[in-house]
Amino acid sequence: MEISLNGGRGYKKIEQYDDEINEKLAKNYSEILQLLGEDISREGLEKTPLRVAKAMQFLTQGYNMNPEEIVRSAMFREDYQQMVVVKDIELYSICEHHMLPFFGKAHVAYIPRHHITGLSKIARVVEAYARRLQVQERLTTQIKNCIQDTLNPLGVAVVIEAHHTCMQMRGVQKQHSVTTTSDFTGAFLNSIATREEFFNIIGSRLH
Ligand SMILES: Nc1nc2c(ncn2[C@@H]2O[C@H](COP(=O)(O)OP(=O)(O)OP(=O)(O)O)[C@@H](O)[C@H]2O)c(=O)[nH]1
Ligand SMILES: [Zn+2]
Repeated sequence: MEISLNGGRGYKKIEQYDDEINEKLAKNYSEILQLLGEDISREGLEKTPLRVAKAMQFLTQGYNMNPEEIVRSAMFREDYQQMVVVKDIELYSICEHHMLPFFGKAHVAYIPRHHITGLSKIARVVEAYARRLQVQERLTTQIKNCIQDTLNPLGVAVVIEAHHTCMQMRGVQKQHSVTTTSDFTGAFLNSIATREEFFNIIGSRLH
C-alpha cells in the first residue's frame, strides 16, 4: 500500500484504506479469531476482522511517513542557540516481540546551530517512528538521529518513559514498571551541565 506523502510534508492521515489490503487482513484476522475458539458468526464479531484490519493499519501508519521530510517541511534559519525542549509528548507504539502496545511519554530537546523546526514537527517525528512495530531503544535512537541529521543542531536529547503491556497483561505481569531509555548527541553528551538542565526541565526520574 502506497500512501502518497502530500505536498512534501512527509505525512498523510489515513482517510481511505486500501480495499485489497483490508480484505486480505480481515480474512487473516477472521481465521485468527476462529483459531482462538471464537464463533465468528455471532453478531458482535461480524465486522471485527475488518475493524482490526483498519486499526492495525492505523497503528502502523508510520511506515508511510517520512520523518526527515516532516522536519524539513518546516525548517527555518534562526540564530537562537539555547535549548528547545518539547516534553510530555504522549506516544503509543507496538512492541515488535508480542505486537502488544507500549505507551508513555517522549521528551525531546535540541540546541539549534543555525536552524529550528516547527514545534509540532518534533511531535510528528515521534509519531512517525512510534506508529510502527518497535522496541523502545530503537524508537529513542531513531528520533535522535532524525533531528540530528536534518537540523544539524549543537545537540539532541531524547528520553522515553513507557509502560509495556506485554509486561503488564501477560508474561512477568508487572503492572507498575516503567522503562526509561535515553539517547544524546553533542552538548548533551559532552556537558553534564547541559544534560542536568534538560533533566531539570523535563522533571524526569532519570535526574
Ligand atoms: N529491549 C526491549 N525488550 C522488549 C521491548 N518490548 C518488549 N520487550 C521484551 O522482549 C522480550 C522477548 O523475550 P522472549 O523470551 O523471546 O519472549 P517471552 O517468552 O514472551 O518473554 P516474557 O515476556 O519474559 O514472557 C521480553 O523480555 C520482553 O519484555 C522493548 O521495547 N525493548
Ligand atoms: Zn512485548
